[in-house]
Amino acid sequence: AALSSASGATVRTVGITTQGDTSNAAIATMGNTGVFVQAVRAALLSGEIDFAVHSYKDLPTALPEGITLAAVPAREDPRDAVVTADGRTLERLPAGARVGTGSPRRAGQLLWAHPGLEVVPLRGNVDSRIGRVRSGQLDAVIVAAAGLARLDRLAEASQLLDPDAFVPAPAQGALAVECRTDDLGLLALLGRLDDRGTRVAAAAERAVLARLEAGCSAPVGAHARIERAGARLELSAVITTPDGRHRTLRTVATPPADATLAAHALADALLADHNLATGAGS
Ligand SMILES: NCc1[nH]cc(CCC(=O)O)c1CC(=O)O
Repeated sequence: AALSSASGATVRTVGITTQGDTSNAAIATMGNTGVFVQAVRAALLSGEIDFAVHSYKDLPTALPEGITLAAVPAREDPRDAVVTADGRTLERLPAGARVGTGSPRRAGQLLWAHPGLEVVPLRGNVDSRIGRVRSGQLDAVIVAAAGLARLDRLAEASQLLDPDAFVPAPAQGALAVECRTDDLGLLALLGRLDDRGTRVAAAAERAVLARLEAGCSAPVGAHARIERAGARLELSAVITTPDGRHRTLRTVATPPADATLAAHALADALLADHNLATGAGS
């Protein structure tokens, strides 16, 4: 819709089913290969589609050959959301309450803050995950607020978690619009959808992730915000153990032009702290 109104172009949507949609395996066991992304990129490279819209957080950090990130539109709410049956917050759930999430990042941060809760592995789309709460099988689920908002169901959130305390996935709530690198006309057109602040923030968050992927398989969160009319970027990142016994969190402020360097330095310091706290080798 944004492209049609910006350019007058006619846009036809082509739905593509990906491995992430059809597999029941836990995402965390499927590797960082882009299970929601690969089939869509294949359709882009084969010419079946001309551009692709992904959830940015689903993209692997490795760059694909022949495909360019054409736009990062203005971000939806980046926070994680809690859905409970009766609107209770996490703080009010009793010990032993069952909280559904398939994300090691969410599980680790949840158990760190609320060690008495029980994490129940969970997969599926937002509708089916919330359904497990409505049916009484689970006391709560944690999902991306953006997922709720895109279904017009943000009102069903019982709680939106403070991103400084419960750090979202890198680029959560942002979209990544990709097209073929040689499609210069379309690249220029899609560029009109780009939101500079979102692009810079999401890139900084993903720079933390890319840097840590080399030395660390632990769950990672990263969240950036642009302040002072674009003059300052504040970046937080977290590593936990999956059982939530350890959590390491660091924050840095930097001019946006130096965001990548600052993100890498933050990642290195975070990993050193985390290894010290857990007794892991470097
Ligand atoms: N894990 C899959 C996934 N990829 C993007 C979103 C939500 C939308 C977004 O973050 O942009 C979700 C669902 C979720 O995390 O609850």
